[in-house]
Amino acid sequence: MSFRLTYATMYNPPEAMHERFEEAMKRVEAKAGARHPLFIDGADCDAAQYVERHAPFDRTLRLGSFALADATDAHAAMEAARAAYPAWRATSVAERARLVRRVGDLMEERVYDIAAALTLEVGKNRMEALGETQETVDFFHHYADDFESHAGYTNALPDDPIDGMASHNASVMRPYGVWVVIAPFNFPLALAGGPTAAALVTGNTVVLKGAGDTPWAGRLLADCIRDAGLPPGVFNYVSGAGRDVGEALVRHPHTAGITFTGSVPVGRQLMQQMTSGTYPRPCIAEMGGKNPCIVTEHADLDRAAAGIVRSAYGMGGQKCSALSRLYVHESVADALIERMQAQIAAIRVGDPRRREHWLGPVVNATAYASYGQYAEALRTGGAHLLSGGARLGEVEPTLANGYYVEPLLAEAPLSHPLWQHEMFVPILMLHRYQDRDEAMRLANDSPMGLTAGFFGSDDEVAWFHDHIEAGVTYANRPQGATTGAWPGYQPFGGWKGSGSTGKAIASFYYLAQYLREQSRTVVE
Ligand SMILES: NC(=O)c1ccc[n+]([C@@H]2O[C@H](COP(=O)([O-])OP(=O)(O)OC[C@H]3O[C@@H](n4cnc5c(N)ncnc54)[C@H](O)[C@@H]3O)[C@@H](O)[C@H]2O)c1
Ligand SMILES: N[C@@H](CCC=O)C(=O)O
Repeated sequence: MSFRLTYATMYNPPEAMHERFEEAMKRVEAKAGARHPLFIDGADCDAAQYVERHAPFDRTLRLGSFALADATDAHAAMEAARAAYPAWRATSVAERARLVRRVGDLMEERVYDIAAALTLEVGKNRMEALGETQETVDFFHHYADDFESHAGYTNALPDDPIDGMASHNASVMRPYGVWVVIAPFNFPLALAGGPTAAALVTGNTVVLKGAGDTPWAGRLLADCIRDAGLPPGVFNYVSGAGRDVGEALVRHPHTAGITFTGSVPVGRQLMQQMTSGTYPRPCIAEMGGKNPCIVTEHADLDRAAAGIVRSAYGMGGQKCSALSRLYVHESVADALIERMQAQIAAIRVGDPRRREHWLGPVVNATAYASYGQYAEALRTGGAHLLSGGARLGEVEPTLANGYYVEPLLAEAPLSHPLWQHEMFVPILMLHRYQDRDEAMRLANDSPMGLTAGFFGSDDEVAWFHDHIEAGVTYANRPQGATTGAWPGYQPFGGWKGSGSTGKAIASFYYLAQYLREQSRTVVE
């Protein structure tokens, strides 16, 4: 297949991709109900407790029985990772890169089956699920290539200018030790696999914790790592609640560094924990978004409507990059709204296993309840609901078993508190502006700064780039106004409260964060 899948190309895949996904779905569903243990020190590891999990699109569909790790399991995983660290650190860069690439190769061979499992577990549609799996493959390849291209970040420096003695200098980057990776539910494979690949190739060993709603994805990643032949203990997988196993990992004395991807409150808490203690330890925290898009009177409105609808409602708004605030010039607002309403009406919501359903459910009962509360808060807070607002499980009997909701578009007063709150469900708020500097001020009026979109004339793009406070920006992009970054094409990281480092995922500067510099001077 010459087609290359990315989030920007997933809207028109070849027929063969659908056929292979459907075959894989049959295979994976036939195995649903299995028991999924933890993976510690190169072996399956039972936990004291297991939890039964069901599909978010059909609560009667049992996915399997998944191990719930506790503090004892967390400790076992940390011990295994600590014991494996000296030999892994001493393994050559070429061998580490070979093994990391091999994980990507194996995952690519399994891309359809893993994507089918993601659809079942998270409720994302097939193209989102295939996209996430292929993105994870690309992370493994990208970081292996990147680390080798930097020659492991070892740099010879000039000898000191001393007469009568040779004083040789070098800068060497060395791993930290045991790296804890904590992943969110919405990209449970890519945002587990990406940081894992980075930590491993740079010579750290890893303990991964998956999110409570998505233990299957992490286990599928663990299978690829096991089958690629990484030595026991180099990678370990536990899943369970943040408050139990997550905190046990963060507090553990062997924890040398963390990559956390998730919400702002949890990320801020972990950053504080990592700076306290005997000495500060690195914490890469990729956090939430409240992402804006500005549409000027010069925009191509068809393009804008396509990009806005994709980014506001794709995956039910459950992307950190999702568009949630729209600022439209008053002279084109009605025309844009009309186009968006037509596109929203065409969205088919339902069982995400089926090709015709672009939108599946939200992830769980909490998100489903939150959607209802936000819709009500918009209604009572003076907003005008232009599309959507219903929980479909309550009004459509065929959808009663899933957490299905309508894409919601609301024109809301600027005083409404939801302009400042990451909702993580398919809700987009709209405001008509008169002056583009006012629109920019509003777009930047958020403590977060992850992604931002713009639709306007070519002449206005430089103004947008100069003023917008966001780490990932898109201008005039119908494939997604604020979503859809891909490793090697769009480095992905937040400004302000959205990210702790100012360095983006899969950027030129990413891997160096998993290393600490040692300056070496040797006098002959
Ligand atoms: N910036 C990014 O790249 C990015 C990407 C994806 C998701 N996100 C953000 O993630 C959030 C959605 O994901 P979520 O609901 O899974 O987030 P969350 O913060 O609830 O949980 C994220 C992870 O942290 C764990 N956790 C929770 N409390 C913990 C604690 N006290 N100690 C240790 N671990 C703990 C959870 O179990 C989970 O594995 C949104 O805010 C979204 O914007 C950000
Ligand atoms: N990388 C994804 C978002 C990941 C966060 O949830 C995007 O660019 O849309």
